[in-house]
Amino acid sequence: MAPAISTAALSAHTPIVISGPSGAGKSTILARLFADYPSKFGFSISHTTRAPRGAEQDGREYYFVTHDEFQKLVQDKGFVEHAQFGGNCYGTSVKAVQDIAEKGRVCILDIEMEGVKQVANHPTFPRPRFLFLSPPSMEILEKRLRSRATDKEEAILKRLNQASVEMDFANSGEAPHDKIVVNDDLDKAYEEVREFVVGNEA
Ligand SMILES: Nc1ncnc2c1ncn2[C@@H]1O[C@H](COP(=O)(O)OP(=O)(O)OP(=O)(O)O)[C@@H](O)[C@H]1O
Repeated sequence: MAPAISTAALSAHTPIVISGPSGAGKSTILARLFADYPSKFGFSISHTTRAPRGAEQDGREYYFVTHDEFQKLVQDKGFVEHAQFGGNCYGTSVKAVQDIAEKGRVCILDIEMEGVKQVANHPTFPRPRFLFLSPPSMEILEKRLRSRATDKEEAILKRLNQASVEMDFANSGEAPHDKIVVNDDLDKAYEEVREFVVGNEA
């Protein structure tokens, strides 16, 4: 059975989905937003079928569940989005997003393209607001990925390939984005994101 959704909190604190190619600047801009508004936002806790590592605790870093428990939630439409990486399943539950709204915070979902499609097509979850962060060009994206220096050549090429798929989707007219911000000048892009996310609030 699909989880009961309490729409009151979710509509008072509408979640924001931020997506965009790897290297577009999502982490950079979100870090700035959280520093400027330390108590306005929250991140939902995801479910995973992978085993806890080190000091990770159930309900803190993740909800650690079995494959069966995960599948049951999938069937019940209990996830706003879910995916598989490296043999493990990961998902954002409806309840985890709702928990953030019930704390009076706006849930920020930083998710990739397939997840965006799932959230937009969920049968019962109220529509969040969708923001797409775009690099100014593929050439500049490549430069930024290289100067970030966190990835090996093969990973950079993979990210660039995926970036062009994401850009095509964003420009396709099928994407749910309410706003596309081009991250050319960081201060300007931040201001546009800030305005979309918090409006004219001080
Ligand atoms: N406007 C900008 N001008 C120049 N460099 C930028 C700008 N915005 C971000 N960067 C740099 O680009 C790199 C990629 O940014 P960031 O790591 O925030 O991307 P991301 O979208 O969060 O990527 P991922 O999805 O892989 O986590 C970083 O080194 C960051 O400092």
